[in-house]
Amino acid sequence: MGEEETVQQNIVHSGIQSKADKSPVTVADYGSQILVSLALMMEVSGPFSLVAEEDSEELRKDGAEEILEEITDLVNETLVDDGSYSMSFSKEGILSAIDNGKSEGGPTGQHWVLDPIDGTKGFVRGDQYAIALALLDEGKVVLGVLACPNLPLSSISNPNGSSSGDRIGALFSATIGCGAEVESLDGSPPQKISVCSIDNPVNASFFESYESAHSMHDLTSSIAEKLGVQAPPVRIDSQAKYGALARGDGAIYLRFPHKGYREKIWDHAAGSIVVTEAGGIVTDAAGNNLDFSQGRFLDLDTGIIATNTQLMPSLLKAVQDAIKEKNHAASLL
Ligand SMILES: Nc1ncnc2c1ncn2[C@@H]1O[C@H](COP(=O)(O)O)[C@@H](OP(=O)(O)O)[C@H]1O
Ligand SMILES: [Mg+2]
Ligand SMILES: [Mg+2]
Ligand SMILES: [Mg+2]
Repeated sequence: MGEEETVQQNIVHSGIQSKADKSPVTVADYGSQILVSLALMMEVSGPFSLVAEEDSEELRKDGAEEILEEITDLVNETLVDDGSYSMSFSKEGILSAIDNGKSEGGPTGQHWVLDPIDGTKGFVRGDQYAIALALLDEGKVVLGVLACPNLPLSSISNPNGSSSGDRIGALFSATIGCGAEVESLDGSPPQKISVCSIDNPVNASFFESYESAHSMHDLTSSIAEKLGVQAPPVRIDSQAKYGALARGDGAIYLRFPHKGYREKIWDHAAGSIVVTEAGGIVTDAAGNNLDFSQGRFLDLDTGIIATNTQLMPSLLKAVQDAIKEKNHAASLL
């Protein structure tokens, strides 16, 4: 069993903290960020720039000693088990390792983009989550890797469980201009993947967040109805949605955060290149490509949608009609 799965099963309340924006963060989020950035620093030559979700700020405050100790133990145990690095961290070393390479990204140069645990709420619930890593080069995503330890390797028939006999754990990867692939987490040969070729929305299904606080389920159901989608929504946490879409488990991805929320680049960089390299299209609600060159945030016309080339024109129209209708209804209140 992987270290992260062990942590997922053993996570206790003390290992889950609330961040300033009230979202949860766990020992696994911090631990994963340290381990992935450590591996990157060992491999990457030259300057190391990392735009990552977590930082050490909360852990430096009074009252965080216990969680800092848990993270230190977790990282050191993982390094011993793995055997690739002969090193161990002090608590101070852990704090500085979390901020390794800390950067704001931007339009020039190369920046790694990391979401060490994407879908923390899913992780804590025992459902889907992903470790998402991407590389920005001159403001464009050129590489993406998405590890989904709880996602069935071949396809999801039952989103939070497994179909009988299916292996669990999928690693998606994509390089600009070279397509997208999936392989098992224990190293089976990679298989090329592509988005589904459905062109009639009646046969399409759509992915959205499990958490209604992350995406407006009423708006997405109105979009689906306008399109003529018959199947109920497939609600799963994290960028596992992008991976599942990229290999054709479903046809459409919808994400409509509530007013005022600003999307972060690490929530979409890896997932979006996996989908586009699998032949799909990812845009905002106005049909614009996502712009990863503006720092930590994505500046966009609220909403992110993804599908294949055949369905995109009708999806975009349904999205715009549903938004217009919602705004009109709100103006009458
Ligand atoms: N109010 C909100 N609206 C939209 N997204 C939110 C949100 N609060 C948190 N998120 C983001 O939604 C991500 C999870 O998306 P999903 O619902 O698809 O699993 C979170 O990633 P983390 O779990 O990495 O913090 C977080 O960045
Ligand atoms: Mg988070
Ligand atoms: Mg995330
Ligand atoms: Mg995260």
